[in-house]
Amino acid sequence: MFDVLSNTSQSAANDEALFAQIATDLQINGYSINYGALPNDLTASLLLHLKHMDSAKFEQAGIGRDQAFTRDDSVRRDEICWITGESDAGRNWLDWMQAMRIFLNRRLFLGLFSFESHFAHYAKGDFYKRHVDAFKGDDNRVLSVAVYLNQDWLPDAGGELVIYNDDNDQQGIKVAPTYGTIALFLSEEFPHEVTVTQTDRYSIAGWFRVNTSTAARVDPPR
Ligand SMILES: O=C(O)CCC(=O)C(=O)O
Ligand SMILES: [Fe+2]
Repeated sequence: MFDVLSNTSQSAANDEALFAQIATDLQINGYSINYGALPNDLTASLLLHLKHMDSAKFEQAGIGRDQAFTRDDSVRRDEICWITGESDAGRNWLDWMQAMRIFLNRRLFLGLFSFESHFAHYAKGDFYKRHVDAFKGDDNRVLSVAVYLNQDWLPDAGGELVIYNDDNDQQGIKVAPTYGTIALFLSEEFPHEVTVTQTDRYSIAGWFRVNTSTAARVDPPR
């Protein structure tokens, strides 16, 4: 006896399987790397949207938040555009990440409260030096996400995400930014970098956050 699953329930089942794999990886290792695992229709629509986006919407990326915000092209060279959900592709992405957020909260009790993300473009020669996305006790970014939109990525093109296990690790785990790949890691735990890319590199970087609002200060969206 075979169950005939409709397209939607099949893709919901695929999503659940991926989210479960991510939850298990995070629990065991604190990071999760999934080559080509993003749903095909989602990856395709994000790439199409990116290709048609006005390049003027991209701004040079900075480091730090609020008052500590600076731009320093010796540290990072990418251009970014925040995803607001105005486009269908952006909306579908945020909906999908919302489903992941709810799943991870149920499975791991992480208390993830919100999600923010931006497209990033690294042109030839661009990089992002080794850094952490959140400092212990200082920030409310809990889980970092990177998704890659590069078709036909060549092994010698550089532009790898390197995730280090701790401050002393010099070797790291290398992730090639290939089409549909999704990598996640705990924001406070893993220093990481993007090595110099030899060609245009397109990605989404995102962060799940916990809520740090108080009566005196409302948590800003980013
Ligand atoms: O694009 C990547 O692989 C990671 C980017 C990153 O580390 C960041 O934007 O904080
Ligand atoms: Fe980062």
